[in-house]
Amino acid sequence: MTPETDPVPHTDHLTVLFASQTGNAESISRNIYEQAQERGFKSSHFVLNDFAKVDWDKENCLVFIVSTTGDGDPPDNSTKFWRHLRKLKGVGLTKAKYAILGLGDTNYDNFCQTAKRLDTRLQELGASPFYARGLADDATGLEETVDPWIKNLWPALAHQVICTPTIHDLPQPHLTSEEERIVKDIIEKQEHDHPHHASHAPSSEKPAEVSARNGDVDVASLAGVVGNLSVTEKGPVIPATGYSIEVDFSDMANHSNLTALPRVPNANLKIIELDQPTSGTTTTKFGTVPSFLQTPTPLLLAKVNSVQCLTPDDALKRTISVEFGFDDDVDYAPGDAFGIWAPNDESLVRSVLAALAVKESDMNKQIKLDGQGIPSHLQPIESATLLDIFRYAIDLTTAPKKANIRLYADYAADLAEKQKLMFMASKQGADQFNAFRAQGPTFLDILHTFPSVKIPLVRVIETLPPLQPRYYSITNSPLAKNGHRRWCCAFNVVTYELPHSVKRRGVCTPWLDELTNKVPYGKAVTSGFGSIRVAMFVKPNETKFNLPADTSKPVIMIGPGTGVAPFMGFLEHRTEQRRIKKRLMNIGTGPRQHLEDHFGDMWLFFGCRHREKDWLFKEQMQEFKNEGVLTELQLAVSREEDVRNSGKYVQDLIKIESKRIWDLLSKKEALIYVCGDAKEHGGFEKTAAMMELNKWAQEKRYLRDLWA
Ligand SMILES: Cc1cc2nc3c(=O)[nH]c(=O)nc-3n(C[C@H](O)[C@H](O)[C@H](O)COP(=O)(O)O)c2cc1C
Repeated sequence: MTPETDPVPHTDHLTVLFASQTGNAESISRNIYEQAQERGFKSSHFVLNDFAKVDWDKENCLVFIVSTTGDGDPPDNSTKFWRHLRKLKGVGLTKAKYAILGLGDTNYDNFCQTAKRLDTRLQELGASPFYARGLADDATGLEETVDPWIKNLWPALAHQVICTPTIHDLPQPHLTSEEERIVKDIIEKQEHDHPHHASHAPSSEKPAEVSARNGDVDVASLAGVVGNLSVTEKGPVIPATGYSIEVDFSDMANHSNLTALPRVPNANLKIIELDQPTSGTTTTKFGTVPSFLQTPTPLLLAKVNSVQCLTPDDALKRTISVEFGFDDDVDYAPGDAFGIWAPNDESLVRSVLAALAVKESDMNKQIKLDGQGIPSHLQPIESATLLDIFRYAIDLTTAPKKANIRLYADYAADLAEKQKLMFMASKQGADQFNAFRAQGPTFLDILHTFPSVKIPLVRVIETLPPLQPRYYSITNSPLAKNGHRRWCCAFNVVTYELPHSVKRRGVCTPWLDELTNKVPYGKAVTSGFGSIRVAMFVKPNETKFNLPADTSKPVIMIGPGTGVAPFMGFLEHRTEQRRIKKRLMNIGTGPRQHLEDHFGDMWLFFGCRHREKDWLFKEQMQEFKNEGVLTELQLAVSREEDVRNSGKYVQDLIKIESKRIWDLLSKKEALIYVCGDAKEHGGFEKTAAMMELNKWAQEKRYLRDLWA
């Protein structure tokens, strides 16, 4: 949907409405309402069930902040409004312009259903959006979407509502007495330390930083690990390093009021230590995994058949391909993915537990979680060891949400640390919060940066987000030999270094790489993985990213880097389909033309940096081409000097071939598939390829429905 902007504001009043089950949408909407007033917009603020207080004939600019609860349901404090909305007829809201921010969680099936339904219904009633809909995901952190959405709301609003900055009615901050005390301390301390800040004069001093010990390991904070190296089945575990995250807090002195502080999550959980271990694990003939792992399709414990490193040592990224094996048949289709349940890094887990003052001897004790309102991902934990909970149930590496930062402030014993944490959680500290998050702090880094934070273990367990499975596309076909008993995937091993030598690693890929002994570049290794079992499940593709049922339709595949993975599955599948067809047709040595009639063209646009370093699946691609399965193989190479006859990026090739692609689309109903990791190659190829195709879609009014 293209947001509309009016050149001239058409109203002098803004209405902010919210529907909220647990308070997030309410606090965000209040924040917007307060900011609107500060910025000179006349505004009012209502819960949706108070819709009768709004003059719907007059109020022409509406901002909705709505969450989704239950199974895609609207919050309780909006049910009356929804009943009313259903009853409305005609297009009585034609004058209304609106913006919607939805809150949800992608762990649920109906992501942001309330916001989506509201959007549709308002348009049915004649209203039109003035600003693009935002859908914020609690799974990754609401603020990722909420902060930029609010930031860009103001210029969009300026086209809608007359702004009168002279009515500068500064709202009172809503602070608890504890928060007020902290804010007062900030002001007093700053006035004492930097008297010039009180008058808002520019500071010539060096910016204050969270810590100057950047990159150092604070050995003392790893109490319990020091001098007492943990030993697991795989040998000694080297403690993970916590990094000090650097943020410039010099601006803090300019803010005497902290507003829009998030609520501290409720404390519901209790830890009960069990005398006798109960069965906290699922034991199969292959081994054990914690029984609390929840999977949408049956849990599979796969063995590793083979591992191949696809990239030489001097390639920018290490890409490996793994073939997993099952003892029973598993149903899947090309285009589907498998979800792998990888545990958090063992050394990180142990260092975090040690930093939380858990003794080594207590890490393996069986415990039970008890209490009301246990987060759903913890509910299945009937009993488990602390190690397993920290390995499999909670996410230790995703950057924190504001509500967590706010929580840590409560547990900071040192006043300066408390102030900084509180500031980052507030609206005024948004820049510092974003700078902090941008450095991808793990939970260990937070404890390391703010060593006075002594947070109880139980609060950590109930407030850190759930650890998510990692998904990988299938690169083979179930039709191939033994196809239902194996699946293959390819991925980059994610490890990277941030500025100041801060090292980061993904959860799953380095774990798999280490588990399978970091095989060297070259041929597939097929031995040495005997006892390994990897917990996984099938994730059927829900977006129709599967081969068309009609095999005669041409297929155009665009997949730079490891984005090519699902297409290797498509190509193997087509090879098998052709083989079967050939057998059925009893073609034997007959004319090839017959077979080709049944199968449309398959084109592949692949992008890499260097042909010799990261042309993944080179031999297989060439084989598919020689066999006639792949009709067109277009290779874009971005980092070689002498690239002849080809573009540097896939979108260049698409441009060059646009006439032929268009013919396939318009005359033969070709389908286009685009797949790529947005982070890979700086997201450039995928996004640019999409934009190129989208431009066509707009010009030709045709392509949009063909997106697979
Ligand atoms: C019991 C429960 C059910 C939920 N159901 C959904 C859902 O179906 N779809 C969705 O996108 N989010 C769902 N969520 C996530 C919430 O929408 C999300 O956490 C949001 O930030 C809550 O905002 P609120 O505090 O304003 O209600 C659910 C959350 C809870 C606690």
